[in-house]
Amino acid sequence: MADLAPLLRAAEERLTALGVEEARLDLLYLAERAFGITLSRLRRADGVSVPQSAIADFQALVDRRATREPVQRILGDWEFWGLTLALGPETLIPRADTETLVEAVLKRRAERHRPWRILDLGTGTGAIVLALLSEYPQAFGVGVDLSPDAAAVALHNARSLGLADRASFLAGSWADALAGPFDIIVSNPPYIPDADIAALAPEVARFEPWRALAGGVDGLDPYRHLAQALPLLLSQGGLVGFEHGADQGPAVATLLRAAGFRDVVTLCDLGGRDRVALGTHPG
Ligand SMILES: C[S@@+](CC[C@H](N)C(=O)[O-])C[C@H]1O[C@@H](n2cnc3c(N)ncnc32)[C@H](O)[C@@H]1O
Repeated sequence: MADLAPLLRAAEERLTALGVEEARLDLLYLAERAFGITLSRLRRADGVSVPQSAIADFQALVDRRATREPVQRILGDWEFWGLTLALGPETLIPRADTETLVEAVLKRRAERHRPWRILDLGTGTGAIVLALLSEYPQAFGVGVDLSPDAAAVALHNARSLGLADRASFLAGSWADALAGPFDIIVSNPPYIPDADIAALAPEVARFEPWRALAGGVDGLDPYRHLAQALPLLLSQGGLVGFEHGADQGPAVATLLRAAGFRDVVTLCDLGGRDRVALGTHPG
């Protein structure tokens, strides 16, 4: 057996020197995986001993983090809305900010037992639609992604969460293959201006799929397309909810209003930044 505290200290110094932010927390997640010790026990690392045989596994995970691979990708799964979601090379890591969109939809459509028909465009891991299905027990959800591999990961997640009998996932471009009507349409499309991607943190620029990030010259291409396409797919009074970048609130709201959406509002994430646009369509 070996003392964990000095191992963690050395790894933290190494990762911090390489520019990794919050290295300590990442290391606790990696240690939890390598040593099978709970996070709460690891937070008080003094006095924790670990088997010599697992130290090489831990160091291998730290080596991966040292290349700036995100801890979520190293672990292979991540939590969103209390649900554990598997990740794949083609899926974005689900972000806590995206829970703002889930929360906003739940507030606007508070009847939990209605058989809502939900569409999630650019579904990735299925995070948004699966979170909504977990809250609406009678709802049915469709998730679409341009990446067939992402759609397969989302289906896998639906199965492991016991939601697959109310969810369907397909590969395609936005809603081009769909007719509707849907009561709720959500999307967290790619919204980073193409030219800005290279300057993002290496965890994002090098390890997130390009097609999950790149939103065209100004980052707004997907909203332009979706604002035009979605009115035809929504039921009367149907709700649309978009996640967007912190500086895109006014532009996305303007696109929605121009496409005939009403009651358009912009909502902030937990950091107080514009993050979500909601609107309804008269049909
Ligand atoms: C920002 S990620 C969001 C993933 C997931 N919804 C989430 O919130 O974690 C955007 C997703 O849109 C998908 N995507 C990009 N272009 C698309 C298109 N034309 N049609 C459908 N999906 C697209 C990407 O593959 C990616 O999974």
